[in-house]
Amino acid sequence: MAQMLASEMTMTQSVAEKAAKTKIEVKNLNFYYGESKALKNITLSLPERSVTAFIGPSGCGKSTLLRVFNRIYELYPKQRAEGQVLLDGYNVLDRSQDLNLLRSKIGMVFQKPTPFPMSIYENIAFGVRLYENIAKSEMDGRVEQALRRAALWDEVKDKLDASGTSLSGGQQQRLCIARTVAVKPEVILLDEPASALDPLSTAKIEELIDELQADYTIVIVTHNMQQAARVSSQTAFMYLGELIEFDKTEKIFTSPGHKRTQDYITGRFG
Ligand SMILES: Nc1ncnc2c1ncn2[C@@H]1O[C@H](COP(=O)(O)OP(=O)(O)OP(=O)(O)O)[C@@H](O)[C@H]1O
Repeated sequence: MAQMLASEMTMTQSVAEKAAKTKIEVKNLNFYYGESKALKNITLSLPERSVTAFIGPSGCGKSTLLRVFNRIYELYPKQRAEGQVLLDGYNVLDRSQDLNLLRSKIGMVFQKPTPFPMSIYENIAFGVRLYENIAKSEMDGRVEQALRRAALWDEVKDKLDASGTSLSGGQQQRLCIARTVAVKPEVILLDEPASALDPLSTAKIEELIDELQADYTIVIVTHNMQQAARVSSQTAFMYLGELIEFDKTEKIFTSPGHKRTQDYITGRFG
């Protein structure tokens, strides 16, 4: 009996440790668009397998911070980051980082659904083929699994050959989430994923986010404070390129430590 209790305690301990493990650690991060500094000395740690929300008024740097994590900003000239972004302890800003590998580990879903102009099936298979060479039967399984994970399978299973662009906006966004999940990332970045959707589709995306956090570390940028409060465990409040406050979501929304956070969440500015 005593032995069982001891092993149970170890299990509980390891569950707690797992929950608290840092997945992404940002250290002294600065970001520039040409001469203009958009992120000022950001430091924060994102725990594994949970949802972190970035909130703050328009132009405060939420999307910029998100775009540093998978170095997508490098697709554009004159944008650069300084500092460290450690993914499992390894600095993704390091020159030696393999960008294909990084982007397979850190997937991204944008505000506007962006299905490829190809079939629903191919929307998912295309991304998988960039990273893996698998047989058709295995690919069929992967496509089904990803669509199920994104709560879209039942709606599209009889029309996998139809164009991805023929789906509704909400379905297209779930297709984009399926496409991201299919390459088996570790982190999913969501840049205002529901802002272009109706309330019902938004609720579906939020449900999905809630389910996905069991397997993935999720970071969401949102203007919608109710959404941040509903879906996230940690919230970062940013203002003019600075991280003003980062804490448990409940704390940020019930007793923030800074006046500016308080003013923002109570709608005094934004
Ligand atoms: N491509 C760009 N070139 C130059 N400056 C940019 C560019 N993109 C963003 N910025 C600037 O960087 C700052 C942060 O922008 P960012 O888009 O990260 O803010 P945000 O908090 O995500 O805003 P929003 O909520 O409106 O999307 C802003 O001052 C913005 O004008």
